[in-house]
Amino acid sequence: MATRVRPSSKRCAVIGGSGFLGRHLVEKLLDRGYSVSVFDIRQSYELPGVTFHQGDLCDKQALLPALKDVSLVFHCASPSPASDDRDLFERVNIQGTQTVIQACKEAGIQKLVLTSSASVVFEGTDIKNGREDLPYAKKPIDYYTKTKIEQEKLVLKACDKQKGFLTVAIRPHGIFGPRDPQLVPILVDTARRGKMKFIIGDGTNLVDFTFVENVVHGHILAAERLRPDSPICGKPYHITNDEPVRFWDFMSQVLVGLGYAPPRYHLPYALVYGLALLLWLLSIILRPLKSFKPTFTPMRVALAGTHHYYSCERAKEDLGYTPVVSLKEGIARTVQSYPHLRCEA
Ligand SMILES: NC(=O)C1=CN([C@@H]2O[C@H](COP(=O)(O)OP(=O)(O)OC[C@H]3O[C@@H](n4cnc5c(N)ncnc54)[C@H](OP(=O)(O)O)[C@@H]3O)[C@@H](O)[C@H]2O)C=CC1
Ligand SMILES: CC(C)=CCC[C@@H](C)[C@H]1CC[C@H]2C3=C(CC[C@]12C)[C@@]1(C)CCC(=O)C[C@@H]1CC3
Repeated sequence: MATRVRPSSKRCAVIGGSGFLGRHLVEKLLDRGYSVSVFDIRQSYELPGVTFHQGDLCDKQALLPALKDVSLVFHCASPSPASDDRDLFERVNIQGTQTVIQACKEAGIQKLVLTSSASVVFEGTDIKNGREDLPYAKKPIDYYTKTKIEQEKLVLKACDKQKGFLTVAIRPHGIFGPRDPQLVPILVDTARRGKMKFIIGDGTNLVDFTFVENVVHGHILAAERLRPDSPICGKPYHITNDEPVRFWDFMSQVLVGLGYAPPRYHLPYALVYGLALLLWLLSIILRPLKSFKPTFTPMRVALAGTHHYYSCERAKEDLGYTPVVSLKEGIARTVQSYPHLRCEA
């Protein structure tokens, strides 16, 4: 008679484990003695203790083998927020997440930890010390945000203590660190093209940027505290560096650290936002003739010109969370990790 292997609490799966956050999470899980099954649409590395399963998370049959003998699943896969492909976001973040939940239930998974985003409450206007009880954005700023909202709702609603399927959502904001394919590379590319000379607005707006290891720490605390009797079941948690910083000071520190000049000249927020909106509309109208992607999208301008920082008191109280790497140290480690992006002049 075939014996069914009991899932080990030290065996977990990371969906999206080839990505920026996913790989940092996998590395920390290995350090903590977990063995990890990675499921991703691409394989970007090899590591002892990791088994890779390549596939699309919308395909339940492809997903199931990655969840075999696993008790804990982290779901941190998403299309890039830089995309404006509505169908892709809906397919992966909404239908795909439904598939992940179904596959978890079929595979007898006990815990599902979702990487959501603090942006699920952001509508392009100031948020100061926002708590988790803020309502979801009624007018989400882009398809990424719209589908992250639906994704979070699905995962939190699926939490079922009676059936032994527990879920929690982590809402990070502005993740940065070594190997980030977005924030630093886009910033440097913009600077190299001579477009990083301007500060949008008066430059005093405060924002959370979160070092990737703090985000990983929040995920692991949530996973380990997720039990039927814990208050965290079915709830979202902000995870930040807990050090809101002026958006333009953060950008300047990274730029200067890499040898580029910081932005100096101020432009009115409403003007830049209006221009970004116009360019975005033009890019849609002209798409059949010529494809171009504006650097300053309405989303990026809103993120660069408004306050948006979040309280992580709930994570401190319920998860025992405190950041493990300060902003200063995080910036220093990030700058050091990009020798190839340094200014050569
Ligand atoms: N970066 C940030 O500042 C923030 C990120 N988040 C969230 O954190 C999570 C991780 O983000 P991050 O690490 O930055 O992103 P990455 O793009 O680096 O990682 C996501 C991974 O998921 C993969 N993936 C995409 N679609 C599928 C699919 N259909 N099936 C299987 N795998 C897929 C991606 O592959 P490929 O690269 O080929 O698409 C990639 O390897 C996301 O959920 C994001 O929404 C939340 C707040 C802030
Ligand atoms: C103005 C300009 C061109 C700045 C360059 C940096 C930007 C690319 C980043 C600044 C804030 C970042 C951010 C995200 C992506 C990269 C930035 C726009 C997210 C949209 C990533 C996904 C999320 O869930 C929220 C993030 C907010 C901050």
